[in-house]
Amino acid sequence: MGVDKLFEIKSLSKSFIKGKTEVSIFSNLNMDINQGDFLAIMGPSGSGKTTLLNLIGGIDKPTQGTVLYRGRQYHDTTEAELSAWRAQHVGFVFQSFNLMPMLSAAGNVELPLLLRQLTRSQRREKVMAALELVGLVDRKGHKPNEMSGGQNQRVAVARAIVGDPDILLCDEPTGNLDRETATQVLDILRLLNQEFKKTIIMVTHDPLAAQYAKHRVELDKGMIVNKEVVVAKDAVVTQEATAIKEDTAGMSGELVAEKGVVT
Ligand SMILES: Nc1ncnc2c1ncn2[C@@H]1O[C@H](COP(=O)(O)OP(=O)(O)OP(=O)(O)O)[C@@H](O)[C@H]1O
Repeated sequence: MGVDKLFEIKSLSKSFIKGKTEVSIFSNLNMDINQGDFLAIMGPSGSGKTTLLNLIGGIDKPTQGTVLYRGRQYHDTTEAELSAWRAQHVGFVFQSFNLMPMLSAAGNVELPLLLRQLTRSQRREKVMAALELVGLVDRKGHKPNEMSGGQNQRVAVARAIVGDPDILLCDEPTGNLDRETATQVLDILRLLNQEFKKTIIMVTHDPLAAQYAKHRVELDKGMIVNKEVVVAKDAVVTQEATAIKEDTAGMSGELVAEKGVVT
């Protein structure tokens, strides 16, 4: 089966200037991310995970090297074009939810739609569909301080998907949640990946979250030190899946995991 490369990260270098010194975060990083993947980026604190996510999401620009989206260089444009690309293709989910405290759940989910040419009723329809997907229609009028952490993160997921992006970038989405609510959020991410075909790239320290991914990469000191295909705990592993697991070098294998069965 053919595999579509969504992102190609080529010879990527990123450094920051601190005082008079240039601090290198990565140098010469190479990686492909396939359409439909659920990728977990792991590694110690300070290894550059969030920086990599921000580069992929067009929040930050490479110092050197390129990131291609469907074969196209997208960083080398104006801020306005980059921001239009982000609005169309990317939804972000953060550890600390980043909801507007004075707005209701529905008001928060509606925010990305305000930049689009939609009528009020079209916006409302999309907001309700997104809230329904995360199971929070009955909380639509609640403000963030009237909801639990898990509910707030589900609102944040609804806000990330309301514009129907093809990519979800999640930075420690379960970092502020207990096991039970983390599982609810991760189940929604899995549904978005498997049923709605969203490509998900998730930075995480959480071993539970990493189990939901199809692939894991581990960063350390600006380098990819490990790549693996995740085989679900209760999966039936066929020879093909085992072969893919062994072929971790190029992240080129495609693994279709549905309902915990790897085929
Ligand atoms: N804007 C910036 N200016 C200067 N240094 C930065 C900037 N952003 C990140 N860094 C530095 O880059 C390094 C990598 O940061 P990053 O947040 O990507 O790491 P991380 O792996 O996500 O860490 P954590 O797991 O703690 O969130 C850190 O040493 C950080 O201090």
